[in-house]
Amino acid sequence: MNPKGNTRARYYETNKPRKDKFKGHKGKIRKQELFKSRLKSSQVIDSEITELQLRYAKVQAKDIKTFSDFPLSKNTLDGLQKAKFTTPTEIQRESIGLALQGHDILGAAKTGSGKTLAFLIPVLECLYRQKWSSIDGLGALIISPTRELAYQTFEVLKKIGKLHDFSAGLVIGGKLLKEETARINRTNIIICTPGRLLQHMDETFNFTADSLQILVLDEADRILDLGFSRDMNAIIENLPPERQTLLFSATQTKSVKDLARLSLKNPMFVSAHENAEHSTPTQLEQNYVVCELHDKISMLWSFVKNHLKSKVLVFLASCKQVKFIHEIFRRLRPGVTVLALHGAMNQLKRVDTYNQFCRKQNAVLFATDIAARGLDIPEVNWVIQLDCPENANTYIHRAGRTARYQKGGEALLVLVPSEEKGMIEQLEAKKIPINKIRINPKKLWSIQAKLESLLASDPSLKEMAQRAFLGYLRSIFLMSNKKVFDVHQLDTEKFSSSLGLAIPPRIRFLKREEKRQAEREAQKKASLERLTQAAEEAGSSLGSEEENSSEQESESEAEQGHTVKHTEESDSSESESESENVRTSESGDRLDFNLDDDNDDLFTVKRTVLPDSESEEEDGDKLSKDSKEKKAQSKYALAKKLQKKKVKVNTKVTFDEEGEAVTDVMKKSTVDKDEEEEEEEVGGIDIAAARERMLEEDKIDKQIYRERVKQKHREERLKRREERKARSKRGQVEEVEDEMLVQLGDSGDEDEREDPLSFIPTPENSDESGDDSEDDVPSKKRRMVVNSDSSSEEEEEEEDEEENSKEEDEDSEEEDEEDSGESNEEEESEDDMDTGLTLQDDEDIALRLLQS
Ligand SMILES: Nc1ncnc2c1ncn2[C@@H]1O[C@H](COP(=O)(O)OP(=O)(O)OP(=O)(O)O)[C@@H](O)[C@H]1O
Repeated sequence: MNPKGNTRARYYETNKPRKDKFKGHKGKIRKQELFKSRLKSSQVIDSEITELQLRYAKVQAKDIKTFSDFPLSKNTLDGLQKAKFTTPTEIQRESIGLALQGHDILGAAKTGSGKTLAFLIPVLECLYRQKWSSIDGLGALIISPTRELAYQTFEVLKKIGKLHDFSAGLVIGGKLLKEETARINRTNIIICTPGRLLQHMDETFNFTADSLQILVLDEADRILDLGFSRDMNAIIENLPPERQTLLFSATQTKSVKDLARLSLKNPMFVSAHENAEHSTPTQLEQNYVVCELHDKISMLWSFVKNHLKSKVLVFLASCKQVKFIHEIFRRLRPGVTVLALHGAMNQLKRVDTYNQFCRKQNAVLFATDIAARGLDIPEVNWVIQLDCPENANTYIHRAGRTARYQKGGEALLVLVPSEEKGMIEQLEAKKIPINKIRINPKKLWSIQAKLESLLASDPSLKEMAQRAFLGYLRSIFLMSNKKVFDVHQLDTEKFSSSLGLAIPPRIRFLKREEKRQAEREAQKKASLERLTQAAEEAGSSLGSEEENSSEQESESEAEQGHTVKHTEESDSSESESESENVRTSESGDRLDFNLDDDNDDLFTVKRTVLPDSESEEEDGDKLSKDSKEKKAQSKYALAKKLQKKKVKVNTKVTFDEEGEAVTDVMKKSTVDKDEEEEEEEVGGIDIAAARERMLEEDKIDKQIYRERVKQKHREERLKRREERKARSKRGQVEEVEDEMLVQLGDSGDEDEREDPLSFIPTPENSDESGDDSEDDVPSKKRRMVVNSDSSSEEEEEEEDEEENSKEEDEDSEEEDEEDSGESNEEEESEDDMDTGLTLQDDEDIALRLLQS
């Protein structure tokens, strides 16, 4: 590893002018001086690191008043100071010391409380104390659930890390993989989204995370939830287990299963606001209104018209709604800028919208939940959740886009009548203080007539409205918590009219889904019946014993049924244990534009959720579900019994193409599963199950293949690294090349040099990333790796590699000549051959030699 720090930056600052001065005897002396000073600076850094490390053990959160009370490197402290961060927040005070000591951390603190610095500072320090350099590759990985959040974190890192010499990269998709590929394996800190990172792990030939020191999961509960689980499992497999792991979120996961996946080592749970009365920021004012679905759009319009001097963030359930509502608001011109942010937008537009909204003082941004977590948009006055959030956690994150870091803000939740009971219970259980307010209908400004005429004159708008209509219903249908989200409770005709549609679109997907569900049930039932039949045939000899056993089974079924129910309950009431000290909702009077306490009944609930009837319905559902489950359990248990009685139902032996029995360990689980499934198939061929099995097999085959390829790549990489290290020990040439990599962010220009982290393109400048005209060095370095992802075929890769290494050698020579005065000088002094002849004679001889 190379010595790091400012000294090197200073060296490069004056590197070019010195080039000419290294000639002759004086030049040699200068060069020696330079080496000495570098050696000295390396010693200074070493002693700084030793001194910092000695202080780690003594860090006490209660003693920390300012950032300089932490044992932090000068580079980090200066970076923080320049970014105007002087006093740490509570979560920073509590967690930074522990992270410096090397603990794995589960950090939880309210939204807007400064969790980003709580993990970025330890990341910088971790690499600094290890004197990390570009030759060491990837040292820190920060994973975010959305591109916007990754981008934002990257910006903060650039600010506070500008005095460090690490390279940092934003790997978030939305641009050509090749652009990133060329640089990724020289990046020390990667901030990424899971999908894109995995794509690099799979497809980028020379990308490795083998030497990773620290892993951060921002919004950890989201990253670890089902939506990302496949990607995350694959990513974690590629990370070395010996690393530090930091998990942060306002709604931290404590799921043992999640944490086990990350192989945390004695993690410290740091919860800055665990004993706080509320789980949302104290300066956040929270209200909710109950509003019919068909009144929502008019309500929103009225709200916006009444808040033209505010910055408002509106959350909607689907991309299609965001598109439609943004479009109609844009056309109707409420008198304030309206923007839209959703996942179906292209990356540049997404970043542009995000930046625009950040800059604006008054604007309305319609967004899906991609804007729900982590975004630190300055001065948002209102967060309107026009569509109900999936659960209380999503509510907390959405509402947390306002009232950040000591600032105030207001959040308004809009619920349709059928959502009120279930949602408010969840919020109360999560210690969220929310008041019910009522809307003054006199102040509601209906835009239905305008929408009708707009839609009539523009078929594309009509299409958008239809999509928005279906998008909303689909999102409700897909919600797992049916207590809150019941698509059948919605008046779809009125909803459709409220969007300006003359005829409600046909809701085919509902019927289709219901039909599919019924088919699945029927299939399940049929295969169970076959199983029973087979079991009965095979077990006829068991006689009366069976009766006894079935009695026992029904007991165990009852137990199992109980367990299932219990699990369901505990799932749905994840937060119920936290329900003490809940502030009950009271009717409030905050919403200044349209509140009217006297008119309580004007927005009456259309179909109040009647707890009795609801529970009856639910119980009914549950009963039929339970009975099905009982039946299933019973037959399964019966089959098990047969096994116990040593009635061998089926044995499957799988053979490979050479006729050998398959003993592959990785396949064992499927084979086992196959066996189980075979048992179920006794009565005939189950096509669906067979297809599933094939898919499963296919997946495993692919995985094995991927593993093999990866293993091969890993070995090759290791080999190359060893070679490189050996070479760098041997001579100065390689050392200069490595140092040049660090110089990538340092063009010699003072401003650019100040920001060595920014050499990886941000989405804004990604298009310019290929433009290296100002600096020859990066273009050469890029050329060295650019071929690495040009082919997926292994043979081609090997060829590429050979070419690369040749090119690399040539390039490094070129660079030595052009850009490194120091090594150039050295090369010259070592290789200059004094023939004792005049220059003219030397040239003649050379010419003759060439001609011969
Ligand atoms: N020590 C500090 N001093 C001053 N401002 C700070 C400090 N730490 C963080 N901030 C500011 O507080 C705001 C919120 O910080 P940050 O985005 O890290 O919050 P968070 O806890 O990650 O929020 P969320 O849970 O929503 O992701 C930012 O604008 C940040 O600049």
